[in-house]
Order: sequence, then C-alpha cells, then structure tokens
Amino acid sequence: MIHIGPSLLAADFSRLAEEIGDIEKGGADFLHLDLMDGHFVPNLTFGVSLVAALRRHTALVFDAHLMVEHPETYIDALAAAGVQYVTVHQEACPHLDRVLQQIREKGMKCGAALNPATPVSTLECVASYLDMILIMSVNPGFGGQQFIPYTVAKVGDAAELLENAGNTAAVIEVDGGITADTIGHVTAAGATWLVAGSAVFGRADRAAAIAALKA
Ligand SMILES: O=C(CO)[C@H](O)[C@H](O)COP(=O)(O)O
Ligand SMILES: [Fe+2]
Repeated sequence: MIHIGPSLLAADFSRLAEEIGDIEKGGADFLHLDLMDGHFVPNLTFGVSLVAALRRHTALVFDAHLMVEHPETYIDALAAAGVQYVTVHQEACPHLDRVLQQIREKGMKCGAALNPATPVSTLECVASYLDMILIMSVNPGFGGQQFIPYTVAKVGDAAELLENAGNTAAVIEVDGGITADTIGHVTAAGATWLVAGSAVFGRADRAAAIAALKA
C-alpha cells in the first residue's frame, strides 16, 4: 500500500494552511515536515511552534524528519504539537537507542533516517523496535535535488534487516528526488512511504501530481 507524503519544504511558505488544505483534498496520505537547524545540515527551515500552529488546520498524519543536532531536545515539544511520527538521523544520535525510546514513551512512532553514504547495517541493533526506516535518496538539506540511484539497493537492505529482526510492522520511507520516474524503483525494492516535495508542490494540480505518483 503506497503512501504519498508531500514535503512542506516545497510549499509556498506565505500560504502554508492553504497549501496543506490543497494536498489534503488532493489525496495526500501524510504531511512530511523537514526540521533543519543550520548545523546538522547547511539550511534552516522551521521549528516546532510552526508545526503546532499547522496542527489546527489539518487532520493529516504529521511525519517529522529531524535534520538537527541534539534531536532529543525537540521530542517533548513535538509530542505536545500533535506529531505522530518522529524520525531522527542515525548520524546525529550517539545515543540512538535512548532517543528512540524517548519518542516511544511520548506515544509517537519512532523512525531512524540514514544519509545516502550511511549503511543500513548501522541500524541492526534497533531494528526490532523501529516503526520506520527512512532512506535518504539525496543528501539532506535541500528540496529539488536529483535522486541518487545507489540508494535503491539500501531500500532492499532495509527490508532484509527488518525481516531478519522479525519486525513486520515497520515501514520503509524514501525521501529526496521522488518523481513519477524514480518512485517505481524504490517501491519495487520495498518502500511504501514516499516523500515528494517538488513533485507535488511544484505542480499546479496537486491532486493530479499525487495520482501520477501513485500510478
Ligand atoms: O528531507 C528533505 C531534504 O533534506 C526533503 O524531505 C526532500 O528533499 C523533499 O524534497 P524533493 O522531493 O523536492 O526532493
Ligand atoms: Fe525530509
């Protein structure tokens, strides 16, 4: 079952509530929220207060992708803001196990994200209790980049890792450069949650854009 999550990063920041309404009507399955701090990645986006303000405007599942250092300091506020999925970068977490437990204890689903050059094997010890593995198919920090083809094999590695851990509930998400041309490669490898920024918000007809990705 394919889930499409438009990334708010590519929306018109001067009209966010309207933009979210548009993709919700257009068939989006979740809303992907890219929090960047200008340190873990060389870009700055928005913080938890914006996420909390948007919560009042939509019933979509909120999927927060934390591209920040010290993600553990954001967890309580994200829970209070009504976020359902919180994904932290393996590379940003020397205490990954602790942060994942912290997310779970707050009643949210926990995910671990991997930069393109980080192998899936780094998640072996936490594979049994992850709710999501996020395979980055671009280097994080910016929307509108080209899909990196070698990351397709990592989707297969993630599927194998979850299977070996007996974790049938976790989902594999892919983020970056997802278009109607690239999506089939990652879904064939086992991804079911697909983030699409420019491929949805970059088009005038968002319902048609989401339908084209699902097709
Ligand atoms: O995490 C991200 C970037 O770091 C974004 O979610 C991603 O880039 C989506 O944008 P696009 O679909 O345009 O590539
Ligand atoms: Fe993202």
